[in-house]
Amino acid sequence: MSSAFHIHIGGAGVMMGDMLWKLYEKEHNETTLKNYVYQQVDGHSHPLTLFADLDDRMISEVQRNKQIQFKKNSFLYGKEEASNIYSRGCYTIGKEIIDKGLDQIRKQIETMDRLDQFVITTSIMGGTGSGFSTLLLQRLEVDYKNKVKTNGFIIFPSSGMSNNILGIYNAMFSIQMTRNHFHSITMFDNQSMYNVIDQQLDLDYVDYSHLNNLVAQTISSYTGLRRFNNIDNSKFFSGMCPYPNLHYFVPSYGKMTLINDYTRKELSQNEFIKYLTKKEIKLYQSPNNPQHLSTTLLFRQKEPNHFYGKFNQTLQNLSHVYNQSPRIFQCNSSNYQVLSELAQMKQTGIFFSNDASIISRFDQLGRNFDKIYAKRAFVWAYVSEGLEEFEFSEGREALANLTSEYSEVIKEDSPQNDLEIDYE
Ligand SMILES: Nc1nc2c(ncn2[C@@H]2O[C@H](COP(=O)(O)OP(=O)(O)OP(=O)(O)O)[C@@H](O)[C@H]2O)c(=O)[nH]1
Repeated sequence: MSSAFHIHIGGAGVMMGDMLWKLYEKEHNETTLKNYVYQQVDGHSHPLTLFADLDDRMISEVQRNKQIQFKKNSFLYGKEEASNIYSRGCYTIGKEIIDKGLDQIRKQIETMDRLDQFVITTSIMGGTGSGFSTLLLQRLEVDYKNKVKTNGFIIFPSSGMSNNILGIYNAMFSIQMTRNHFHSITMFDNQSMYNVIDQQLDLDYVDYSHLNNLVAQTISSYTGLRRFNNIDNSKFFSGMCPYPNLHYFVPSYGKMTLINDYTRKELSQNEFIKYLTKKEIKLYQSPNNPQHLSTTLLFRQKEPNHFYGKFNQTLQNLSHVYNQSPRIFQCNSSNYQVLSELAQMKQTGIFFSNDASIISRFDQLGRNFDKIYAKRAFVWAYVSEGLEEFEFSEGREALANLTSEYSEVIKEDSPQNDLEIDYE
């Protein structure tokens, strides 16, 4: 039987991983296919995972949880954080622990019959999430190229962060990694997730745990196809990629309800699908209307419903660049919640879209980068940590190529859907 290996990188990546494994632990007894994410030894389940950070602060949080039987070699950390600098994560501090990390991964993979995918969580605004992820993925590619899919669940910069100089540089340097070393990227941004939570739930405060819960639920439903239904999900994302480089997906997740919301009711199938496909609940929002290259609806409910979503008018009416219909998958398991204030719903769903309208967000990142790089702000901080100056223009070019690939596709195949880019 094949298994997946999860890697959680940098402070945000580690905390998303923490939430995910807490969720897996709740779901653990409901699945017979535990080996997909756990190694079983003498009746105990040990997560197949690596939490990697350049310092130990977030990792100690994860280790505090004694209910999950993590193995020692599931934790990799150094002594010093990347201080928000990509090149510290990639070229200097990160280099000190990379071999150890690869060894820890290899040893765990050796316990599997077959590895079918890496599932990676990180945020590309931090020095570790951008730099160390790049280094690790480059090295993993040497050993596992073409044999294993690499699927990322990644926090991108929020649309309003034009004055976070280092975050913008880090994200820019990471674009090449997301293009070259991943088969799929499911994109989130903190501001969009915050908006969605704020709209759906009447909470007194929202913190990272609420955002990380959204990411964890998304990953859990996706791997749930394999863990609960034994569906080979290795083609789940590749089936959404008409072009190999355009492998960026925007998810929407719902519905969430507070445990003390006594007025809550389950939505009808029709209402539920309408809700999930609304632009406002996307977890990575762009100002333009969606330009779906492809879409997939992943529905989660314990009892199978073979007619779910079929012939639904809302789905039929979604406009796709390639006149394709959305694919529909079902994950048959209960909808557990880690956060005590959230109610366990009978049904939840995730709507994934390969949405070309994200180019306006890429474009915005490029403009923010151009503004600060023109003044050469903090260039010294990167160069003094081993980055060559040409990498600034190389990173910018990778982003420009990506946006132009998206606009070419829309122009060529859908003249009626010419994309409007908001140039401020
Ligand atoms: N969704 C989410 N975002 C987070 C979390 N923690 C931090 N972030 C965001 O992610 C960005 C990067 O922070 P970290 O992940 O802590 O940074 P890092 O990758 O560890 O890099 P260094 O701190 O430079 O070593 C921050 O700017 C925050 O906006 C989290 O738990 N969840």
